[in-house]
Amino acid sequence: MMSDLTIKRRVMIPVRAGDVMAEFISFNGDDSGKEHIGIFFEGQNTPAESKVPLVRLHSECLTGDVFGSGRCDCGEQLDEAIDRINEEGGYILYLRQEGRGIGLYAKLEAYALQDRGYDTYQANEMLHLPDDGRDFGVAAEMLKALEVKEVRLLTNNPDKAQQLVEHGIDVVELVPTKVHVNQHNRSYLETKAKRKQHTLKFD
Ligand SMILES: Nc1nc2c(ncn2[C@@H]2O[C@H](COP(=O)(O)OP(=O)(O)OP(=O)(O)O)[C@@H](O)[C@H]2O)c(=O)[nH]1
Ligand SMILES: [Zn+2]
Repeated sequence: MMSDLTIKRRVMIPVRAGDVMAEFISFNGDDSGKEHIGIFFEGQNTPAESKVPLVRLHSECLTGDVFGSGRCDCGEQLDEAIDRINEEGGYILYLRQEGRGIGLYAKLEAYALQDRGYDTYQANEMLHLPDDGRDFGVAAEMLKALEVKEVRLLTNNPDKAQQLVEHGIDVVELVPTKVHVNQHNRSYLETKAKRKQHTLKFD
């Protein structure tokens, strides 16, 4: 069980080779030891305090976020989120939930099964793991620690909004991300739309 989170430390880091100023925020009180991180972008035009922040809950994806894997859309979504949130002001909550919560090694096992024809959710189930093991309650607790009660949520995943609302955060607008489709990730994205009602519009 998680106690209330409080802010531990806020540190400025110039990211994108110094083009973007981002404030990285650590927290006290999450006894999972996951080290989820908040990242605040002030916004280029209107002062961030004067409007509802644009927020992205981004689940860790080492292969996509760091190496630009074409098997998913995570790296491109993270880039898009940095662009848009740096422009408009808000937060990325970078959640250490690799592989929708199953971890990196298990995700590689799931990829090996997908290479044999199973879809992204079936592969998790074949490993006796939840098809989506993520709990976004911790993101709601992070927002409360940041004194953010209302958000505009950058996502195509309705479950993220629903879980935030259940944990007392007011999602005033759902802002869809672009659909970053390529020859490798098309069926992965189509499966998310079909099985989990992600709002993805394909060409
Ligand atoms: N188990 C598993 N996880 C995957 C696979 N492909 C990507 N992932 C993970 O899925 C997660 C995607 O996270 P997000 O982009 O934050 O979330 P989302 O549910 O796609 O929703 P959006 O907000 O619309 O992007 C990351 O943790 C990835 O590591 C896969 O084939 N199997
Ligand atoms: Zn990914």
